[in-house]
Amino acid sequence: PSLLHIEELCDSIVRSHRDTSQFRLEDLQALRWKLFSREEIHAYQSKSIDEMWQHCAVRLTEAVQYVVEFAKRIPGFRGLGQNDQITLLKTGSMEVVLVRMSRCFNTENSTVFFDGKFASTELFKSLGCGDLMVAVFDFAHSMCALRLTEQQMALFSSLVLINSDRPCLEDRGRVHRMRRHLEVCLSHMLRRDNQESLQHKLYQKVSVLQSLCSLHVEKLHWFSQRYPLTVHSVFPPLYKELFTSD
Ligand SMILES: CCS(=O)(=O)c1ccc(CC(=O)Nc2ccc(-c3ccc(CC(C)C)c(C#N)c3)c(C(F)(F)F)c2)cc1
Repeated sequence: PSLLHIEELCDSIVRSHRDTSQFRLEDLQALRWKLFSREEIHAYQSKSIDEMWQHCAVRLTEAVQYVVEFAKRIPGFRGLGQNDQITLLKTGSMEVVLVRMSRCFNTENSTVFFDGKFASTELFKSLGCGDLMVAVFDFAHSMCALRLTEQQMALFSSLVLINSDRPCLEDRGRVHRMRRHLEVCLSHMLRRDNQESLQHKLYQKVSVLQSLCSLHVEKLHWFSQRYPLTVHSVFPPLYKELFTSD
C-alpha cells in the first residue's frame, strides 16, 4: 500500500475512534474528582448480586455498542463476511472496551468513571468478582502508564479487533490482509511520534487483555448458573449474544 493510502487509513481509524468513544477525554477529565459519597457506595454494595450484575451488564453493553460502531467504520470490516464480523466482535469487543476504559481511569485514586461518577473497586463488591475487578483496574492502570494518545489508542483498538488468529474465521486471509495494513499504520504512526518502543509494549498488552476477557466470560458463566432467569430475561440481548455460548 502507498504511503498516502496508509496516511488515509490512519486518519479514518482515528476519526472513527473519536466519533464512537462515548465521552471526550476533556469531559472525563472535568469529571475526574466527582467521587461517589460513602452513602452512594453503600447503596451499590447493598444491591443484590443479580441486581448489580444486571446494572453492570447494561453499562458494559452500552460501551460495547460504541465499539461495534467503531468496528463497522474500520475500512474493510464491512467487506468481511457477516460470520467473520460477528466472530471478531464476539472475541474483540470486550477487549476494546477494556482498552478504552483506561481513558476514564484516575491513576491518583484508582477510580474509574461509572454511572456518572468515579468509583473504586469497593463499589463493585456485591458482584462477587473481586479478583476480576482488581484485574480490570490494574489493566486500566497499566494502560494509563503507556500514556497513549487518542490516535495511538485508535490504532491499537483496531488491531485488537482485526485479529486473524481468532478461532472459526471463514476468510482468515482477508482478515490477515486487513491486519497487515493496520500494523503498517501503527508502526508508521509510532515512528512519526518517535515512540517505536511502544510497539512491543502494546503487543504485550494483548495477552493480558485476552486473559481478562476469559475471566469475564468465566464469571458470567458462573453467575448464569446461579441466576439463569436474570441472565435469560433481563440481561441485554447483545451482552448475551457476545458473551454467552448459548
Ligand atoms: C469506554 C469509552 S469512554 O468514553 O472512555 C467511557 C464511557 C462510559 C464509561 C462509563 C462506564 O460504562 N463505566 C464502566 C462500565 C462497566 C464497568 C464494569 C463493571 C463490572 C464488570 C464486571 C463484570 C462481571 C460485569 C466489568 C468487567 N469486566 C466492567 C466499569 C468498570 F470496569 F470500571 F468497572 C466501568 C466510562 C468510560
